[in-house]
Amino acid sequence: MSQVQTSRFNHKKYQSFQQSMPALKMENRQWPSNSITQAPQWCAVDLRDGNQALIEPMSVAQKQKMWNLMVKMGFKHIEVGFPSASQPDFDFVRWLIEENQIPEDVTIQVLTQARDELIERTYQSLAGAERAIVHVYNSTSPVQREKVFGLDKQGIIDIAVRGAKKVQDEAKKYPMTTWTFEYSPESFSSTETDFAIEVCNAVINVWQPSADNKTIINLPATVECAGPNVFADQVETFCKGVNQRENIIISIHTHNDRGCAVAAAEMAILAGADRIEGTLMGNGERTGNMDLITMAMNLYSQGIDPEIDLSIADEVVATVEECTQIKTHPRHPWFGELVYTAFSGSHQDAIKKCLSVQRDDQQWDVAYLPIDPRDLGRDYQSVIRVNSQSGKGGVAYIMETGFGINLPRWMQIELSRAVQEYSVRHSCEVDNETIYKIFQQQFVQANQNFEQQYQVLGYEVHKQGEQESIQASICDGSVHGETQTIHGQGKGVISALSDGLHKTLGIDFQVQHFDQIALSKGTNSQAMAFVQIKINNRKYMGVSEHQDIMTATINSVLAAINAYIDAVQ
Ligand SMILES: CC(=O)SCCNC(=O)CCNC(=O)[C@H](O)C(C)(C)COP(=O)(O)OP(=O)(O)OC[C@H]1O[C@@H](n2cnc3c(N)ncnc32)[C@H](O)[C@@H]1OP(=O)(O)O
Ligand SMILES: CC(C)C(=O)C(=O)O
Repeated sequence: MSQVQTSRFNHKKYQSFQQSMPALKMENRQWPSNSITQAPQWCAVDLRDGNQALIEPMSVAQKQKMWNLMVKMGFKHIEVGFPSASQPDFDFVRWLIEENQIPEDVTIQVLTQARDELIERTYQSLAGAERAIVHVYNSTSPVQREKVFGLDKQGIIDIAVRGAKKVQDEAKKYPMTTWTFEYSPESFSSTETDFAIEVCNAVINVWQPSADNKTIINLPATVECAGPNVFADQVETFCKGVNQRENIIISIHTHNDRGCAVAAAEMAILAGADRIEGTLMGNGERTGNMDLITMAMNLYSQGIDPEIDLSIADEVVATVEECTQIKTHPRHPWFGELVYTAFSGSHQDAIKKCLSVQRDDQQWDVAYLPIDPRDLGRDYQSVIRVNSQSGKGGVAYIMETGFGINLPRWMQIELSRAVQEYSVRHSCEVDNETIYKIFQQQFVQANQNFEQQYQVLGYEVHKQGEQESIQASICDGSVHGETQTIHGQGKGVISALSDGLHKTLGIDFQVQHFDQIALSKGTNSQAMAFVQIKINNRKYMGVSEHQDIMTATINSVLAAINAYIDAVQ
């Protein structure tokens, strides 16, 4: 009998979200037509959800460091732990309260399961706090009901209601504290939305929120099982169905299993949510929590005030890495080390052109750079980096911004070719100093130290109408530095020089390109001259740098001739 081979990678093992959960009937869906116009209330949960996902949870010292960063960034709600779960979490909450670490405009939040003894311990950790958010949760999805809790829907509602009552009763024991209650139907996005509404309404019925004392209902995508549009439908349906919507702050807590946590959170805002829970750089269970940095930067880049300080990007990255022991991907949205760096030629060319016309008083509009890297404390130096994928635009940008040398276009092409050859030969990125060195070695100094080399010692130029005449003393390295004097006339100095060199040295050449620039960088402002000549159908280049522009000009022509002599010898 033949056996059917089943692949280990068998998609039939899984069912679509629609098969497991009846699709919501959305008659008049609003969220696709909405737009985000302001920042949501943020709540950073690094010290709880982020922390519980670490191989080594944070020490109290690391928690203190993260706390300080989040306060500095301006977070007003910070979930600081699960104090009933472990002594370090408990101690950290005590440290915040006893050491007066909580600024007046910041409210701490703590998480607890809906279990009496855990709720009691939670309140003990908060004794003496001026204000706090007590966040209680229980799970509501079919798999949790049936397989984890072994309860029907009523059993789940009972846990939620008992927990809500306990939270309320314990709060009464600490009347000096201003309490806010938060409830999460854990696994909300995998729960039938009408049942999630039923559970939350039961909790709201216990807490009886008011305009002055709102309740936070937090809707988690505990595991992201469907697209962000499905989540937005669930949130919009929830917002329409929940009781006392006006007294409820709808909070969102997404995870990143399908890589869409930020998209889901953004769409949830479109669907009516007010508040977003997440972590810095997206640390958290499995693929992580919703990344607060990404979402806040998304707003910032659309001209919306994110209401948290994102300008200290490198400090955020360093602190998160230190406290979580997790490295930041260099291409992490917005804050990664390489996200404002272009290696490829056409990107570099476009960036260089846009930056050259971008003024500080204009709206930002630079190809390939969605924001100005300077906003995050980065500079333009790292925007363009050169390897074998790079072209003349990048090399020209580095020569201009790094060394004040504004290369003529034809020279950009020549230098870029030389740099690319170097990169291919060494299989490496070419840093700015090396690019400059290649330029110096291959074009400026290339023919300066050979014995056969010509160099100008002195000159006189006279102008009569259009005509110029030149007399120049030239040192001839090939005959032990013997001096030769050349005389020439022509339309312009180059032409006069060409005439003189032809008459004295017998060399005939046509000038293909000639450019001269003033150099602004360095101690002395110097001039640089670039020439490309053609002799017997071959091109030769000369570049010369000097205090005096005329000396630089004459020497550049001589350098090109030296290159010719070098090639034919
Ligand atoms: C999606 C989330 O991130 S939720 C937050 C998860 N974070 C954490 O769990 C981190 C901290 N947690 C812990 O350290 C531990 O779970 C503790 C200390 C809080 C509790 O530990 P334990 O008492 O040993 O129990 P454990 O966590 O295994 O709890 C499982 C029991 O609690 C019940 N339970 C789980 N969650 C809840 C809840 N939210 N409300 C009520 N009961 C719950 C389970 O049904 C189970 O009951 P059973 O013992 O009758 O089978
Ligand atoms: C407790 C809740 C908010 C949670 O962390 C989750 O569901 O992911």
